[in-house]
Amino acid sequence: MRPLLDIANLEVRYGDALALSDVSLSVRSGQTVGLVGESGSGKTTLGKAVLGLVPVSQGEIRLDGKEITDLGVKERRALSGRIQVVFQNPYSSFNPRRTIGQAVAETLPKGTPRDEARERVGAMLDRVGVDRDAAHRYPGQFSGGQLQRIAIARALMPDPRLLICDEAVSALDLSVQAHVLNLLADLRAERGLSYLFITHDLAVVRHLADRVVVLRRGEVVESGRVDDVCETPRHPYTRALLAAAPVPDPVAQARRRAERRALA
Ligand SMILES: Nc1ncnc2c1ncn2[C@@H]1O[C@H](COP(=O)(O)OP(=O)(O)OP(=O)(O)O)[C@@H](O)[C@H]1O
Repeated sequence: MRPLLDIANLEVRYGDALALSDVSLSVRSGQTVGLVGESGSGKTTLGKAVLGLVPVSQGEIRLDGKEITDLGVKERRALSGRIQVVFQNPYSSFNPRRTIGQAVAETLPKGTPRDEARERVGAMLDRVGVDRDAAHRYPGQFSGGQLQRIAIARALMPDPRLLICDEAVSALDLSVQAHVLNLLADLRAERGLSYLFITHDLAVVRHLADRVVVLRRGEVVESGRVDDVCETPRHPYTRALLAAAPVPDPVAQARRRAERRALA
């Protein structure tokens, strides 16, 4: 089966500095691939290259078999229905002066009738567990966790195939993180979505991803099924990452906390 996203021998430079070198990875339909590495390893740069936000100096990016490496602005816009992104800081990814309703409707096709837009925004807010009334309020009136749910709603409006989550739960408290991860897992099952899940946190990857790609200084040092890589890491860098993040699965941890509360 042809991968949904196929990245081959990617190289990205910032001036003379090599940010990504010979990076290859693929994401199949319905699959979640975790991209992990320390700060500065090139994770965000890879996400940006897929979104066309940084120029690629070598290599290819294909979506559904079609090369998208050097698309023009117009073709890129047409693609936005198929790839969407959720960033780490929801407060900076919303315009504080636009209502949540306006923000979520932003990704709907132009010319969508008003009533239909209102209904679709409401239904999507319902789906991510946010009250429909939120549509009339402003980003500053929400907690980080609620706003991240709203960011997910906005990203899902055009019914994308691939969602790039760039440290999407990293800024949230552990228990909120667990709820958002569960929501993402449910949405994937419902919609057959694929995720490229960018994070420094192996515990998060372990919970959600099928495969993991470990990036170090712009190069892939290890990749494979998430259980294999976490249980028998081959590369010393992966072992160091695992040793530095002995944090248990955030979802399991939240469940245990709830059980303790119920017993208390
Ligand atoms: N706009 C830019 N101009 C110059 N260098 C950049 C730019 N953006 C990133 N870099 C450099 O490219 C390398 C990879 O950065 P990138 O942000 O992709 O890493 P990252 O793994 O996502 O790190 P973090 O988790 O801290 O965001 C780093 O050395 C960084 O300093």
